[in-house]
Amino acid sequence: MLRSCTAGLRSIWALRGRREGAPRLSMDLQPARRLFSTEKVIHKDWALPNPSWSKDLKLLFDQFMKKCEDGSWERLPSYKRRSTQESEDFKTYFLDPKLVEEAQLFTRGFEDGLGFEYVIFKNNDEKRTVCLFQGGPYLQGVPGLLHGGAMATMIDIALGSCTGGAVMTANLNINFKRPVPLCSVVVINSQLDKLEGRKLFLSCNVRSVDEKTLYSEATGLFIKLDPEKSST
Ligand SMILES: CCCCC/C=C\C/C=C\C/C=C\C/C=C\CCCC(=O)SCCNC(=O)CCNC(=O)[C@H](O)C(C)(C)COP(=O)(O)OP(=O)(O)OC[C@H]1O[C@@H](n2cnc3c(N)ncnc32)[C@H](O)[C@@H]1OP(=O)(O)O
Repeated sequence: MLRSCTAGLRSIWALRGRREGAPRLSMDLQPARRLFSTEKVIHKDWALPNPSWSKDLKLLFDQFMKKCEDGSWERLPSYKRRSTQESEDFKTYFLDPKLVEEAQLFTRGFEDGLGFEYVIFKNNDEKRTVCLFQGGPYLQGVPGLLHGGAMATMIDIALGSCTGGAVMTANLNINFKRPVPLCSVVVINSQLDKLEGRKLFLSCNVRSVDEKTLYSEATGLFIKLDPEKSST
């Protein structure tokens, strides 16, 4: 399975004009500083197909884009930094608004295909989201498998995408049922189960594309930030 991951990366590198017969993957990884994109790509929408996306991911993406045509679903754009209302909401809770302006989402800090490749679709009426996620070779834990912490990160983001506004994760409970092969595509189905004052209770499951494998189940508690309280 790691071989297919490596093959995928080779084709990305080939597209970028890297020479054939490049050193083996483990020897060819770029220094960490090279992984972080420069200022000029900060406003790029990262939730769109790129050459690292597998056939499965592209296929599912196309299916969900079709569902968006009647307005029942929407694709959530994804930026490293936000200049949207969400950022404005967060600024209220931080003593130093610069912290929010300069904040960069770490899941978007990798070059295409190496880290978190994902797109989230939201159904507002049904208060649920579907996150399509392909974890790249830099997210490896046990050899050949996705690190559980990377899965937890995506679960956190997927659950958070069901909330809206300025919230923080207060509790995340994950049952890892089956290991996720590195570079495979998983589907995270999340929903808002209950809203109680400032508390949002959410749950999700993580499945394979063919839905036969249940990789994880999780619940989360998110708290709407209180404008009277400051987080820093
Ligand atoms: C954080 C990002 C900032 C920068 C963002 C930049 C740009 C923004 C743009 C876009 C944002 C989009 C996406 C964001 C990206 C990724 C998501 C990352 C999510 C995270 O990675 S986030 C980090 C991990 N997260 C924390 O670092 C939280 C630490 N924590 C706290 O900051 C406080 O703890 C807080 C705020 C959660 C609550 O504090 P608080 O003072 O407002 O509220 P309070 O304590 O009064 O609780 C109110 C009611 O919730 C109940 N309650 C609270 N906690 C509970 C628990 N654990 N279990 C059961 N019940 C709980 C109480 O029992 C009470 O219940 P009741 O009302 O019934 O009495």
